[in-house]
Amino acid sequence: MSKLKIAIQKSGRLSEKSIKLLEECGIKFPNGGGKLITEATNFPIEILFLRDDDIPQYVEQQVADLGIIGENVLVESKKKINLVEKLGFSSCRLSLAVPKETQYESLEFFRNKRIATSYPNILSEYFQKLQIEVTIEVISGSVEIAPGIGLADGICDIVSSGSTLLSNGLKEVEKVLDSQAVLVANHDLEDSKKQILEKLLFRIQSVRKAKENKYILLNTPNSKLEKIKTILPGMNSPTILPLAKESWSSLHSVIREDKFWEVIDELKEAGAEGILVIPIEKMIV
Ligand SMILES: Nc1ncnc2c1ncn2[C@@H]1O[C@H](COP(=O)(O)OP(=O)(O)OP(=O)(O)O)[C@@H](O)[C@H]1O
Ligand SMILES: O=P(O)(O)OC[C@H]1O[C@H](OP(=O)(O)OP(=O)(O)O)[C@H](O)[C@@H]1O
Ligand SMILES: [Mg+2]
Repeated sequence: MSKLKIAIQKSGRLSEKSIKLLEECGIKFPNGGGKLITEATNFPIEILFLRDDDIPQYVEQQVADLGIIGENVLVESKKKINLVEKLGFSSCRLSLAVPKETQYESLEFFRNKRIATSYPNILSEYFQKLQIEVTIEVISGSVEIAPGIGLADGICDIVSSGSTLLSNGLKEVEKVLDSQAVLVANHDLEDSKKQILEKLLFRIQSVRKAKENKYILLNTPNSKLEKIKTILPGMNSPTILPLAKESWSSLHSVIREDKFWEVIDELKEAGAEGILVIPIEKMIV
């Protein structure tokens, strides 16, 4: 039986979360001892540990069938591979930044300026569209140092909290690209591999849905049930169980985590008591 080969980052920002995602999908594999390839014991998959920048090329060449990379690396690579699923972790943005004392008004600032980046393809396309001529200085890391050492007038690099920019005396002035970890695949997977990918995707989506939702339990007088049901639209309809306390019920439902804080006050006002919110491990819908 064929196995699906998935390439993940060996060490770096994506490694731990990529491994965790596979584990949450119930996939067991030996990991450690510096091995760069390992086989899952309970799922037809092999895991390759690589530098993230190399993954698009390997997926295009079918050295690996799948990969987990940042969208920024996918776009920069210009490889012909499919974006199969956004994974919702390692969110960041690719932004332009300049020394904090710079008077910055618009993108015109960058005309004929030097910009240091590890993302020359994304950046040159960005400025080409704007018809602004710039000089791109390609460096592979520690980009934030470039203006300070006289290498460039500005930079284009990954920003998340903004603390690296701040500690290097820079300010973010334009966002070029939003990014998060994505699952990518070769264009031309054979049918047996497509079937394994479908199974893996189903598991990934169940894990993600579970994270986005919470199980909620609350007690309410029966007279308030209808009102509370309208505040809390469940997956289908909520489960309602009678309580030992007369004319009271316990209501169980599923709620999106981001909606929960919006409705909590409404629930209390409507008469809900003893509200419990519990994480869901897997969610199959
Ligand atoms: N500060 C951050 N917050 C969130 N996500 C980030 C951050 N920095 C980078 N990322 C994301 O994680 C990916 C990997 O980042 P990392 O810094 O580990 O890459 P790298 O140094 O190129 O690693 P490698 O040694 O494998 O080439 C980036 O391409 C980006 O998508
Ligand atoms: O906005 P912040 O939260 O400060 O994050 C941004 C920094 O994170 C990344 O580097 P990383 O720390 O991964 O080191 P690297 O340059 O060695 O990849 C990125 O290249 C930025 O420098
Ligand atoms: Mg890299």
